[in-house]
Amino acid sequence: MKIIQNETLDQIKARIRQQTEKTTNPMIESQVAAIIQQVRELGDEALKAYSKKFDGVVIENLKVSETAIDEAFKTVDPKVIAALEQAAENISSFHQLEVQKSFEDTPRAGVLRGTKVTPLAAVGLYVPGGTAAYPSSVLMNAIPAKIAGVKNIIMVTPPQKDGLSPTVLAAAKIAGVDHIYQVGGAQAIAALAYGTASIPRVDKITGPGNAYVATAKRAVYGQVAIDMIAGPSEIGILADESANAKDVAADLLSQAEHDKKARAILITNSEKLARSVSDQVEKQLQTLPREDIARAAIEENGFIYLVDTVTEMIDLMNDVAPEHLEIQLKNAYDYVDQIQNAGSVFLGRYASEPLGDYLAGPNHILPTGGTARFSSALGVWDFQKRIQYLQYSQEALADDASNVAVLARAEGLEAHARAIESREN
Ligand SMILES: NC(=O)c1ccc[n+]([C@@H]2O[C@H](COP(=O)([O-])OP(=O)(O)OC[C@H]3O[C@@H](n4cnc5c(N)ncnc54)[C@H](O)[C@@H]3O)[C@@H](O)[C@H]2O)c1
Ligand SMILES: N[C@H](CO)Cc1c[nH]c[nH+]1
Ligand SMILES: [Zn+2]
Repeated sequence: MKIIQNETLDQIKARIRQQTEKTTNPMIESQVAAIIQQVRELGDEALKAYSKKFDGVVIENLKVSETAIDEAFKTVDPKVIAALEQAAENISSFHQLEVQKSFEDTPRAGVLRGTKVTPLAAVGLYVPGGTAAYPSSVLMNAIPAKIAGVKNIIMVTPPQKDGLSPTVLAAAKIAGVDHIYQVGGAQAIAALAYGTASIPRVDKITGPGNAYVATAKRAVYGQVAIDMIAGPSEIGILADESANAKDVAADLLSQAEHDKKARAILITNSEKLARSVSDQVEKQLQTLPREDIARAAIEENGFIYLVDTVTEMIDLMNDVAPEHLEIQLKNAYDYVDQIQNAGSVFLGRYASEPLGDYLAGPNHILPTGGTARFSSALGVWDFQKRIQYLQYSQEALADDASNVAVLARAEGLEAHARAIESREN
């Protein structure tokens, strides 16, 4: 892994920003724009053509039948079902805490103000499936939607040569997904945004995916809501001489193995740790089944930054704004308040990142590419919206009417003032 030292903080920040900007790629953007256009024009026909082209699968029925889902469930190892159920329980108990409540307020006699929280009517969940199957992403997407009370939960996932992963289908059954369609990539996002003969248009699209999926979500935003840009996985680790190099390397590789475009960054003030982690990464890479993917990610986007102080380490990491941040410093918890930008934070040696990927309860659908500066983890709030309402009595309006009219006329909006004054007679 490349070790960068003897650079100023500003030089390192410039380097990091340049790498983040690489995640938006004009070539992918134009390819995705063409795919979206074709899906809008040709609907299901385009979805099937792209599935053949990109996934190598000829599809007859985009929709997966209830029978196929039930049959798949029966074939999954009971140990895997039990683990999925435990994960579902933890994810549910954590996400129950996120439910936003309606409220009403009576600031004075005759005035009622309120906010009604309602679930979105229809949502589209993207579950990735290009180089790995992601039953865990089914749970992370669907459980918050279910808790929010969404009535129509639609899931899309790329078709597979040997049929969809039974574990993915089992997870969808456990989480209560309503309809599943086998289609992936930018074409699936276009179908959810605009609708086709088979796939209904939804109100919001959530879920992670590769650069094509992330770029497509960005492109359809406005036609439909999206949760965030949740692209290729990332891990940033802050570690000092107290950290264990073998653990740090293992955690960097846990995210590198997702995608050749994944990012793995260590920031440390210990030269000894930097060198040991670099050696460990090379050693551990050699025995990984997905070595080719993880190696490409480490070669392209794997960096160890060596700086002088913990304050500088934290400052730099806030600039990286990684999807996952591990703090492997002495007394890790003490640093939480200094973290401004990160999707999800893992504290101390024993909170290894894959705990969050699968089982602990917090969501693993997280902002990437520096977007943790302004986005947060997927949650129940993503599946709820708020409607405000207001009621006034005649007396309450009489008290406020003159000030409303004054403000309306100050904005040059006479019709507004007259609407208020119309009630005076
Ligand atoms: N940020 C998060 O919260 C989070 C969570 C889980 C996974 N992930 C990321 O999700 C991604 C999963 O990626 P994946 O590839 O396995 O599955 P994917 O489902 O995201 O992508 C597969 C689809 O990409 C499309 N595609 C592939 N090559 C293409 C090309 N050349 N042109 C046009 N379209 C093409 C195909 O339609 C294919 O079906 C990884 O990057 C992983 O890191 C992120
Ligand atoms: N680390 C991924 C989010 O970037 C989530 C995941 C699913 N399965 C394994 N990992
Ligand atoms: Zn992961």
